[in-house]
Amino acid sequence: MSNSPAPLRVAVVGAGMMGADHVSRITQRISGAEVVAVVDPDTARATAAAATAPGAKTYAAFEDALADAQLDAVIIATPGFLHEPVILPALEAGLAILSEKPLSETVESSLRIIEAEQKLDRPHIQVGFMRRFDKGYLELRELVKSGANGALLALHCAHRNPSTPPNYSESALITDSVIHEIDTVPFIVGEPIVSVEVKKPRRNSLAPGGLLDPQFVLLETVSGVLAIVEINVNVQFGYQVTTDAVFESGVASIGRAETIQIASAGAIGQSVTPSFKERFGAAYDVEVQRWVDAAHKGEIDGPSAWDGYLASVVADAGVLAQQSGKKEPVTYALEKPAFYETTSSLATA
Ligand SMILES: NC(=O)C1=CN([C@@H]2O[C@H](COP(=O)(O)OP(=O)(O)OC[C@H]3O[C@@H](n4cnc5c(N)ncnc54)[C@H](O)[C@@H]3O)[C@@H](O)[C@H]2O)C=CC1
Ligand SMILES: O=C1[C@@H](O)[C@H](O)[C@@H](O)[C@H](O)[C@H]1O
Repeated sequence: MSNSPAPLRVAVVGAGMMGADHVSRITQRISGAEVVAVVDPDTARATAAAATAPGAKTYAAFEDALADAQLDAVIIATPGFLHEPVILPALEAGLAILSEKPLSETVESSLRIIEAEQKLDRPHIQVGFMRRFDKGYLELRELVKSGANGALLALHCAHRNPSTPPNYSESALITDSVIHEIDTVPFIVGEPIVSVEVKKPRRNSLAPGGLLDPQFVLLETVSGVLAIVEINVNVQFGYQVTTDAVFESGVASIGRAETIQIASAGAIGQSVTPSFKERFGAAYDVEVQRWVDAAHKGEIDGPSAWDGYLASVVADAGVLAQQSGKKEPVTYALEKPAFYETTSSLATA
């Protein structure tokens, strides 16, 4: 007789690019969970994603799945501004929650979420900042902590996407894309961001709808570490996310060598991943496996809603900096509640 617990009964809400990817991840690549519900008002998408998960039923609204499917957990992969309407009823139902990033697109909404969560006995929400599970980011974080190369002085981050969807706005550069660096910079440096500034170089004429792309976002931390983020989301050639860390006595680079490098016929070449699904595929798998394992114990094991709230405060200042052209201070209205103290090795220091 097996001692393993019954699989976690998961609903995936939002069956677009990320939601469908999570359905196949749970069904094919990780253990301890099963997708029993796929929710999307777009019936074709819900049906296509559910077809990859034997036994999963489709629903047009999360409330219908909640009433019908005996859920233990939910993965939320709707657009960011639609996370809160799923998170709040999921909290009320006491489900384990993995919300895709961002936790929410406004500080006000993030505050409502953390207030609702603190009415429970313990954190239920993990936020999908998957870079915290990526080998390169973890190695870099350890290098910074070790002090082996002296103090960290600066980070050069490149965040390049092949192209943007039609509804992608200038603020989305910050709230949807740079939100990853907004999360990983404090994670690597070990201290919060205190200011944001945005510089806009010459525009890429291939960016749709007049989008001012690329932009350079300067994130400054408490001790003066400066992270310079090139957000550049219409590069055409592929998906590339790199970080070069400048220390007092050394430089470390991550994200540059994902694949084999071949020298042949007078040239050296290496392929570029087409999208985040390949670049961070292993990180998503570890993220979801650790979330499932923790949910079986009534815990989370990764970035919390508190981390999501902190990121939304910085993103707010970033959107303001896009408009003002000035360095904008980041002011966190709240102290970290004891409720969010955690033993997860992937939590912010
Ligand atoms: N961690 C990462 O690297 C990535 C995270 N994301 C995040 O994943 C989330 C989803 O992004 P994508 O999959 O790219 O978007 P998408 O646009 O491909 O899919 C969103 C889906 O949500 C559905 N939807 C809309 N309202 C709904 C509702 N009330 N209930 C259920 N479904 C609803 C839409 O019909 C659509 O199928 C976003 O939060 C995004 O920021 C997206 C890409 C990568
Ligand atoms: O989260 C993601 C997308 O939503 C976002 O639009 C991309 O810029 C990021 O690289 C990807 O990781």
